[in-house]
Amino acid sequence: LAAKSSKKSKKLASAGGKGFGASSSGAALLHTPDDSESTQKLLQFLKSQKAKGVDQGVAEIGIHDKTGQRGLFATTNIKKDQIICMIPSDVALALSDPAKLGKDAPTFAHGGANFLNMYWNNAERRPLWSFYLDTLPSDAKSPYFDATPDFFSPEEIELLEFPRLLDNIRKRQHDIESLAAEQGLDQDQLQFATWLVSSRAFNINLADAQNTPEEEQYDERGQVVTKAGAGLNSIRVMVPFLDLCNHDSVAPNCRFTMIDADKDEAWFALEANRPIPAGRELQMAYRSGIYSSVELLLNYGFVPTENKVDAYMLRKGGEGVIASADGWTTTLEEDQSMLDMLQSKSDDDNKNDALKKILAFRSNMKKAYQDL
Ligand SMILES: C[S@@+](CC[C@H](N)C(=O)[O-])C[C@H]1O[C@@H](n2cnc3c(N)ncnc32)[C@H](O)[C@@H]1O
Repeated sequence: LAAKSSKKSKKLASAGGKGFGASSSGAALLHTPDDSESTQKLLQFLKSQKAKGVDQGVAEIGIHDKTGQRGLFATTNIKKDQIICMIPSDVALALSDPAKLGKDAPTFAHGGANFLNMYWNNAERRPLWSFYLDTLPSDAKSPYFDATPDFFSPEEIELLEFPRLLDNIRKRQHDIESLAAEQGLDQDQLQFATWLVSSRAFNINLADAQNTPEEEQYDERGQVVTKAGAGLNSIRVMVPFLDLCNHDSVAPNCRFTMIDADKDEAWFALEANRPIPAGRELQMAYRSGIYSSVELLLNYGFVPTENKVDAYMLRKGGEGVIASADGWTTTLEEDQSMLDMLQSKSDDDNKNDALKKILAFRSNMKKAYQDL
């Protein structure tokens, strides 16, 4: 992972910084520390590998009391630009051979196949990586699995209506089906691995010295794309601990970065965007915040409550975009009242999860026309 992308060298600021101030909004969120055996093993291993900031000194793994979502939480006041935690690059899983760069992992399905072949189904390597693999959702029953729409039924997919999203869902389903056949992999297992990779791998650009690790390519419409030839200089990696950081589309309080990327001892790190008070959840913007609700639902399986990129995407227009709110079969009010109804029902077996996501997506898009 000897990326050339950063020459930064920063010291880990000491715990207990006094610098947090008025720029942090809202009350600190409550969480319960994650004391599961797999998490404790992960922390022990990371500490033995000299990871910094991963114990209760600065940030800890916890379960959000309201959402039940696992995430990272500040355990002390953190200053603006402080390096919150650092993970040595050699405890990260490369999803392709770094020597070949991105050539053998052009799609998320390829990333998923590599994950299965190189780690999950690899009898030699799996025990070596169990400190991390055991913390991952292992199937669709895991509490931390969040279905992307390729897991929805064909009828549910139709309800999403937005052609650009529908095309991408079908493309992913096709990629998974053909790759499973080509490599003799179990299709359901590959679909799950593809979800794991798309929802938690970081894209590291190895070629361009100026790029941040999360840099992506846009097309002329502002749409995130993998251009022909793009991706050849980047690889996907899964970074233990850092991949537990959740997303915030509006005001992320931290960002993903690399330290000493050109040295033998390179690090993946989280860096504070602003002062963060103790107790607050650490949230970054996935893909540097350039993902619309289309890409967040497609790749991560959730719809953010608010996302300014949606209006940007709709303004740019282009292929696969519904041009106005009139182009949909229902109104914003209809979607919202249905969503309110579903949310007010108790739903212990999550059977309405897909429908809630569909309605949240449709509502986000329609709200975004109002900002054009
Ligand atoms: C990189 S992982 C983050 C860690 C994850 N919470 C876990 O415990 O495995 C990304 C996943 O976290 C969840 N997630 C992250 N940010 C979210 C948000 N703002 N709203 C809802 N779910 C979110 C989604 O399930 C997403 O697929």
